[in-house]
Amino acid sequence: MQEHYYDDQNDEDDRSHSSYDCEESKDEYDETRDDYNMPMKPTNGDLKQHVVAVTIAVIAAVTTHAQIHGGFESWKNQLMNDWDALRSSFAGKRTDSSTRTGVPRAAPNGGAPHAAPVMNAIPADLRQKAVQKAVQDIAAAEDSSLAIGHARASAFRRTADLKFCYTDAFDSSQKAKNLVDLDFIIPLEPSVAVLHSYYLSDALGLDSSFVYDSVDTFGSFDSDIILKKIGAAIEEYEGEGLSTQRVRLIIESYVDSDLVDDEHVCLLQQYAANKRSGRSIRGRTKAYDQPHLSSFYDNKVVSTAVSSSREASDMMTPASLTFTGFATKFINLGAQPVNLYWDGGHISSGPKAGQIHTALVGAIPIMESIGTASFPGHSFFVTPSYDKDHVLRRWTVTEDDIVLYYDPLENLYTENQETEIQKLCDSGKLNLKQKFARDAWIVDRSFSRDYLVKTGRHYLSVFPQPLVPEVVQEIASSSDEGMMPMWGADFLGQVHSIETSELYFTAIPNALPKLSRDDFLPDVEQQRCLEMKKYRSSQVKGNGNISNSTMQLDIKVVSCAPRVLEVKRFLSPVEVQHLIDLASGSKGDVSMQSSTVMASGINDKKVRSSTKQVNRSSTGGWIHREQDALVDGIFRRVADLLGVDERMMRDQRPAHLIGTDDYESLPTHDRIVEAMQLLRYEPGEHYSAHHDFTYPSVFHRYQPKRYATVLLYLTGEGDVIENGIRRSRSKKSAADGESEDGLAGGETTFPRAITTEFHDGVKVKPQSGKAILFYNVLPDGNMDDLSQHAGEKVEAGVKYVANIWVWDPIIS
Ligand SMILES: O=C(O)CCC(=O)C(=O)O
Ligand SMILES: [Fe+2]
Repeated sequence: MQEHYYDDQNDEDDRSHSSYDCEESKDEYDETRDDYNMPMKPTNGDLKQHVVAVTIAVIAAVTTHAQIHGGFESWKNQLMNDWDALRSSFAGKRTDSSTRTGVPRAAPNGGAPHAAPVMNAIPADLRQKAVQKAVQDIAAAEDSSLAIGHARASAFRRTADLKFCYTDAFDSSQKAKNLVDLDFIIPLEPSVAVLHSYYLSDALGLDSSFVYDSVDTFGSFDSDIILKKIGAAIEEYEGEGLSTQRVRLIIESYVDSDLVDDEHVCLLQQYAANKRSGRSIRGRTKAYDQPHLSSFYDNKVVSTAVSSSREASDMMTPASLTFTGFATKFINLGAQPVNLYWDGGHISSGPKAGQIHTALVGAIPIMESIGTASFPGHSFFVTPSYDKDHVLRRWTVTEDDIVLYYDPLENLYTENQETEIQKLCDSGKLNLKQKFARDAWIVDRSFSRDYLVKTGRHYLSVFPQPLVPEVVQEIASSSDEGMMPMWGADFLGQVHSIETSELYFTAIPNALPKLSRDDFLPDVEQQRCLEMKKYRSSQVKGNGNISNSTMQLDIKVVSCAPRVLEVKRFLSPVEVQHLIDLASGSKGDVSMQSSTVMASGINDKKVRSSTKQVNRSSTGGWIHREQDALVDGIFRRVADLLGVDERMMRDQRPAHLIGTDDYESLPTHDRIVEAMQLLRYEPGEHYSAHHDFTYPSVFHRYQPKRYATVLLYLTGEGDVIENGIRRSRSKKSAADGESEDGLAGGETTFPRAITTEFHDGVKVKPQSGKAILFYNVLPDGNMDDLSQHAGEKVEAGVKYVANIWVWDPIIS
């Protein structure tokens, strides 16, 4: 077993690292002090490196995160004061072996008899202030409502639902139904280092992957230091164990005490306890336990009563499905980028008969992943990106094996793998960040085994993920903190009702100018609402005089697994026509182009267009919320439908303002919605079964996902488009059996939906103004493989739909 983590520094660094806790001399302290005012650059001396790196980390953390400038001097002074205070306070104590101050004593094997001082890195009030200031800055001073997303992103904690203490069960904070305890066992190495970094990121509220990045940049501000400190403390207290208090104090030298998570402490305590024996780490989280099919048909079943009714319901069996596809995920654990190809077998006829048909799925960068929907028996292979003829690894996928790793070291024992990785790092073929990512995958892979055993599902996210709460009935109040909520789907036909103040547009406003950033300032917004009032109504065919200020929408469950809900009359005919006008170009700027699919990492038109023909043959265009007040109203209604705050759904960089003075370069990381994607299918066009989710980069702290899809149907079965105007099939012509060439086909199918009767899954018929909402993730943060869906072939007429994809916790 390796003694140290991430020892990718040169030997000299390494040596100084191991002596970190016990051998700093008085001189070094002084030197450090001198260096303190020097330019911020890591130096060779440990202590210096530590102090400087932590200082840089602290400052960079807050500046990166908060985008503030200034305040640096006061921080530096504060830190120096702390430093001085700590030095003097430890001066008399450090040789006193009877005093357990929480600071590890000198190691028995000699060296200067003093330990590294505890440094209170960021005083809580300062951090608080910095965050506030950042939020203010981002809000452009006068508009605090624009800042909400940022505050929410700051509150994000990837480690929120992990337990390592075992002191209490999870029950009190049950966030959604059908969650069960999942105990997992993961290898001590590298799990502790990886999870420790996640905890640090969360504690510091660092944006993006700062802690992971810092492994590269600052060398010492990573798991290494703390783990080594603990390692040294273990040596010192051999046999005595390492108290919670002591571990906590060690972490507190990096993170303000308020921010230290108890579970983080317990994780490191487990490390301390098990390091010698090499025993694994034990933890607990929550997993989604898909209720038994019978509960889908039992509208009396609520919540956890499911298990008690299980016996009686064992009779019910799911209809076997004709569709056999599933998601696949390919991970590149090697030190070079690879291309992933699908091997379509021999071409049976035509001029290319006998040749192997291959299609490029995408490029996989080092330590990244890509996915595609696949079928059993499909064959894939990877090659180096520069040599497509050199096959490195080949797989034939089955439903039992959908997460596939390309690991050139897979046949080596763990220790030998570590040696090889070390060599790759030493020779510059792998950087520390990539090494970290490899470790992150190893942890993920280990967790996913326990997840599979417990749930029967493959783990398609990257462990850990915070839980997704269920929508509470107060609109827009549930998403202020934590992950975005999901509607429950306890049984088929279950109805949730919401009140929304986003009434239907029943007439087109006289003027519909584009909205700019300032139009979202609260008073401007209020003014717009007032102006729009006369065009809106709580009834689809009403007029603006109707006095109701809200209207009710019923959200009906049409599939429990996957979770699909339907809202009839979500849009008014006027709204539908407005979107069609935008799509057909009669209102200008939405340019419709051939729809493409994600071909990860590939910027090759040929690949995209060939993929298009095979899988997705519609045309599409994007409509931004800032298009006009009507579209804005639709986005607000969608926010109410989802139970999230509409302010999270703004595109804070309206596309039409790019290049103008109004184009504010606000951070986009507080945004959760994409522009609306309008699709137009002509007869014969379709979209094959796919997932809307993609796999976020392993380096991304927030692990953003397209968690929900809202699909708006503009044309319905039988509808005709004449001169750009939608007309529903008249009752008369329908009764006469007259053919009007109206829309036929084009259902949205969920071919894997679990029911007792439908072998083809659940089909949703296009109906003008109807919306469906489905979730691409499960309450435990895993991707929902069952969310796979297709746009069936349009037989006749024109199908118009609009996709609204909503991300959690932020847009990528
Ligand atoms: O057209 C449909 O019914 C589905 C479209 C879809 O799934 C998509 O565009 O992602
Ligand atoms: Fe889709």
